[in-house]
Amino acid sequence: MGLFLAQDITKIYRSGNTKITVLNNLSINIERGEMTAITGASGSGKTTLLQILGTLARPTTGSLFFNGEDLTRKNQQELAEFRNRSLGFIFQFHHLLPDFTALENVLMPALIAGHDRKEMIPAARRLLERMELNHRLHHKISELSGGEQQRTALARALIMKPALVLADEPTGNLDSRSGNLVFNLFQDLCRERELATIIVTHNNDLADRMDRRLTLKEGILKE
Ligand SMILES: Nc1ncnc2c1ncn2[C@@H]1O[C@H](COP(=O)(O)OP(=O)(O)OP(=O)(O)O)[C@@H](O)[C@H]1O
Repeated sequence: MGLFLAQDITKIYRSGNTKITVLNNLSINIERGEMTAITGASGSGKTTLLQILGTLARPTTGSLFFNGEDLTRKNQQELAEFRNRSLGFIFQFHHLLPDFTALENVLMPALIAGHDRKEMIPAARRLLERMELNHRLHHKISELSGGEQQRTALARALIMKPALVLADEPTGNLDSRSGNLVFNLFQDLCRERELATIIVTHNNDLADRMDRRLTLKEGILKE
């Protein structure tokens, strides 16, 4: 078993009398430091899968193991703590707080976990500097460009030193130059820290640069 294992995951949505099987006995094993891209047609279930892998939604059946620990046995409170400690999220709906500065946004997960603000500031600064945002530490999110916001979101996802980062179109609304910059910075950090990532993307160039590329089709993942 690797760092993270999702085993025999099924997800069935019920709407009225009809059932939609979106995930159908899907399994995926992620090793430490491994970078995986997941592609798939619109409606194939990528968002559903990412939410289940991130423990934000429960599968209809199946199990999730992180470092050998069964996540399906945890209650909501324990899962929230697990996510804060071990996972990083770069999701479109995980919004940055627009009225707070880049530095404050990056500090947020650490403050939620009960860390001392003063002690965490150097790590937050270092991450933002790595993201080439030294000159924007004290700017409000609302004053940053799309690419700068995205890099802030990356820094925020990494502040707790998670073992696994889940990303949904991390360069989705950026032009290709800015998207490449964001992705390069992210990939360098992942390699350095042996950080595993699962990225859902429609971007073939990006998917090809990952260690492994999977396609979600008919409820299962194919190499
Ligand atoms: N809460 C829900 N109730 C019922 N059906 C749902 C629900 N959420 C998603 N679905 C259906 O499940 C399927 C997969 O949706 P999902 O959003 O996971 O796909 P996706 O691959 O992320 O699509 P896209 O690339 O268009 O964002 C779709 O057919 C969708 O209509």
